[in-house]
Amino acid sequence: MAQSTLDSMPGASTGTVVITEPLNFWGGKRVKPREEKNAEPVFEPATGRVLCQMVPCGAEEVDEAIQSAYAAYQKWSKMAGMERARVMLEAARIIRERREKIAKLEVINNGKTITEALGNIDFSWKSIEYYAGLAGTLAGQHIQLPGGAFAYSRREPLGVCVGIGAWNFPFLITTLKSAPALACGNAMVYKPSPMAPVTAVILAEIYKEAGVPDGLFCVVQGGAETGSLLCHHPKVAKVSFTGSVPTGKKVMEMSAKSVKQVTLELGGKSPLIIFKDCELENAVKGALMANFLTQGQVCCNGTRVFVQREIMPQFLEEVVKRTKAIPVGDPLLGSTRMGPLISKPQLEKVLGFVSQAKKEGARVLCGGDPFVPSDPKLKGGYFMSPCVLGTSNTLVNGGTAHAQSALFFNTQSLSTDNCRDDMTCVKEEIFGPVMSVLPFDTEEEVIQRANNTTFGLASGVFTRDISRAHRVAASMEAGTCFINNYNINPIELPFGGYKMSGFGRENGQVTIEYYSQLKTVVVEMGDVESLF
Ligand SMILES: NC(=O)c1ccc[n+]([C@@H]2O[C@H](COP(=O)([O-])OP(=O)(O)OC[C@H]3O[C@@H](n4cnc5c(N)ncnc54)[C@H](O)[C@@H]3O)[C@@H](O)[C@H]2O)c1
Ligand SMILES: O=CCc1c[nH]cn1
Repeated sequence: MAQSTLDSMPGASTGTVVITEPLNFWGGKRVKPREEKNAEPVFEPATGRVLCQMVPCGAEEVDEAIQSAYAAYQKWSKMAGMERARVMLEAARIIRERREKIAKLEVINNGKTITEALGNIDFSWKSIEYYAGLAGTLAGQHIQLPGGAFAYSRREPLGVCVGIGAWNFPFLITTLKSAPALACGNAMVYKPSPMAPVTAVILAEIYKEAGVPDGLFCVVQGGAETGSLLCHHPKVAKVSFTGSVPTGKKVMEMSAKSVKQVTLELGGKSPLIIFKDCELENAVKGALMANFLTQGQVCCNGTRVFVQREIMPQFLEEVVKRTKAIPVGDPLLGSTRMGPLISKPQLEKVLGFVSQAKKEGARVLCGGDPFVPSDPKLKGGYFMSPCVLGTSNTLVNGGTAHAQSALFFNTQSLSTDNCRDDMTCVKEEIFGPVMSVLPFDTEEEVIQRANNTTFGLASGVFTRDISRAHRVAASMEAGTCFINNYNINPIELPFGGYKMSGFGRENGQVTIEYYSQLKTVVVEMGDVESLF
């Protein structure tokens, strides 16, 4: 079945693919949905055409998937780590072999460019290789006790884990959750976003082909209702969630009812701080990488770009010039650097943020408009021009952001064309190609302003001053700080949030802790000394 969807990929171009195969997978095979009447259309973002139908799973289907995962878990968890590793390495090999086809399908469903999608698929097989490598290393401790007694700890799996994913990295999020889960001996039931449902099932088929027991990795389709059924199911031991803060809170609340473990990978509004002693060319490139990958729909993006006032004019000139030059268009073309947003409502929401920013006094330095590519087949796509919101104002020197905004409101002679910390576009996660640029004067001031948010996913700093770089990194209330670059997230590095950006980690060795538990076994070698 994987073959039929993937085999049509080499010749496929934007606007030509229709998927009719079932998108659920459990018991080792694709499963037809029971209630076709609840089908929801899934759109190809580049054209606005219907790509397939997503039919949400109901309670019986969710239960079937979980029971099939539990049965597989009984077998998989008894295998040695090295045996699991061998199967996982085969899955990684198959993904590598089919990378172009999977990437193409991802582009058609998600709208990200083929260049980025290929990078995402490579990240995916590397994540499976990485956790395969750790599977054989899982171990406990041996602890000597008095009188020859001893104890040991066993690192054991949790059981059936649920993964719930967002639409911005559909295949990658599926592997980032399943690879550590499977390495530790768990089974996983995964629910992709209803907007990007087509590639998770490809991974399920690849795991099966590689040799996992039937049911070990299942896919159930659906939205909030199906997600809620998964979070409430008594046989589920853990929920790993990627998505927005409001949904993350609900997932946590539902999981708490049966004391399930939870990992929450949530949203962000990350600061990128650019000091005047930076290497400007790199800082500009860093700001673009921090804002425009996957059409700006990246959780850890550095969307609040703080620039030290002295270099603001040069920074803006360069960043705007390069943003205007980003080729927007058919995401399947190798020359395209920005594709469409995921959906019409998302496009409207992002454009709404730009309008609101203008109303609140920000200046649109470029972009921020709907974009209609010249290719007629893309007329119905969800494109917009990448946007920089900034300041034309370099008159105000010194003082804190609050002092500055007070000046803007009270002094007629000063321009109000500026981004301020209190604007909606600066406070809220936009999740689109919109960069907000803000001036600052001192290190102390910018640290305070950068941390003045309920989010805490990532942060970045550009400076040539090594002490300052590490001082700023230590001060950031965020799960990651990039020094002199941005959005470098290889599989070896733990990734996750501070504050309302979530808790728990994905990637890195530490994630083993989030998919396993320790059992302590105490062994008496002598007689029992009883007080009774
Ligand atoms: N921190 C990270 O690693 C990371 C990565 C990617 C995206 N994100 C965040 O995800 C958001 C965008 O993704 P989105 O729009 O798909 O998020 P979302 O919260 O709307 O949906 C995420 C997933 O949760 C499911 N869901 C919705 N309601 C649910 C409920 N009541 N119970 C259980 N599941 C439910 C959805 O169907 C989807 O699969 C952004 O905020 C972004 O920052 C975070
Ligand atoms: O949108 C979030 C992207 C990401 C990178 N690493 C883990 N998630």
